[in-house]
Amino acid sequence: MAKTGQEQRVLPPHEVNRAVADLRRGDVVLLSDGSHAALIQAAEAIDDEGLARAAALTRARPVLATTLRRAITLDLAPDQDSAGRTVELLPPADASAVFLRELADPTVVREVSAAPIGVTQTEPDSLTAGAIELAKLARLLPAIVCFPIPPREGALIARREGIIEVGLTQVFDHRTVLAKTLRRVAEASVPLVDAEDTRVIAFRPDDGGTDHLAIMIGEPKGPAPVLARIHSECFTGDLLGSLRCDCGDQLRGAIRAISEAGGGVVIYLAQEGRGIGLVNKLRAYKLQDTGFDTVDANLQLGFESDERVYQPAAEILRQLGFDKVRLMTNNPEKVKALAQHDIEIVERVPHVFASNDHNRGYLETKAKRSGHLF
Ligand SMILES: Nc1nc2c(ncn2[C@@H]2O[C@H](COP(=O)(O)OP(=O)(O)OP(=O)(O)O)[C@@H](O)[C@H]2O)c(=O)[nH]1
Ligand SMILES: [Zn+2]
Repeated sequence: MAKTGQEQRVLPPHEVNRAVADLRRGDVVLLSDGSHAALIQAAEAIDDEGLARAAALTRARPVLATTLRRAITLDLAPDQDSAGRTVELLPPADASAVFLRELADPTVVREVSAAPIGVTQTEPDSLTAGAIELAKLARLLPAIVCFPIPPREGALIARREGIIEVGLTQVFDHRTVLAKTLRRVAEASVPLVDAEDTRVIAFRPDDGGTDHLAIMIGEPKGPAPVLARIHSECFTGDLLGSLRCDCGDQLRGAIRAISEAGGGVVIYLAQEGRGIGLVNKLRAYKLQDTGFDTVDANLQLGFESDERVYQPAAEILRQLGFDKVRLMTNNPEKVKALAQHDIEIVERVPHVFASNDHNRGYLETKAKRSGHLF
């Protein structure tokens, strides 16, 4: 479970997507870099039977891969800059599935245990870091139970037991490679109450993973700068009209404003909850109800305050013929991130809506801690 070596075996290209599905189901996956390997399972989905099976297959003692941020939250490491850093926790030898789940999930009450837990910081190219990247791709809590095993033995067991094997390099490259494979798979006219002349265009990566959408209003044409909103999916705000955030207002407000301006595009990105997924966002809401703000709730779960990436948005804009945008946002990080992917932001168009009693604190936190401009 330490450094990487050369990837020696050529693995099929889409194993990451299959590994993600297996982890979400609570199944075992083999993660390997040619020199090191481990059978891994999602901590939040593990049960004692699964734990016993992996222990029997590997004859190893499990370690828990998680983020340094989560270790700090558990008082297992001093407070420090933790962005992107991972650790290995060594739980007691007889740790149960419930014990491991409680280490992973701050929304469940932890059994009081005096058992010592060892902590080792791990390298950015380690299997531990790869396991955490897989957890994030799976929209699971960043906590993975790992059973080290020699790579060759691991490969034999995987073949015999029908376990998916995934390479470390594949995992680290996954987001970038996938964004480049996005292609238009369907489109249709969808007249909207605030913008009758609207088409919805669906983009899919070639591993069959999550689709992103472009909502084209009117007939904007590049190379002139396009009025654009990059909107991250928010089931609760966009669909249910939740008052906890400003997403619903921002989505409908963008559609209205773009229509009134004569045309433009909303890129609707499947990165719910600032990239942590809906289930984790609900966990973050539960923590917020106990007093944490929107940033600290993410950190408690072991995530960064914002886990989004903007390469898919840039790729979709380019495929639609736009490389210059007038971007409707209050978030300077979005402007920076899009520029890093070679989209020119000729103007930031403020996109502010009235607050309510439920989202006032959330918006204040975004201004104070995330640098949003209101
Ligand atoms: N993790 C987490 N995500 C949240 C919370 N409230 C809203 N979100 C998510 O935040 C995202 C909304 O962000 P956006 O409106 O796209 O962008 P922004 O960073 O607020 O910046 P703007 O462009 O100014 O709106 C959606 O994916 C929501 O699901 C929260 O409390 N915790
Ligand atoms: Zn929202």
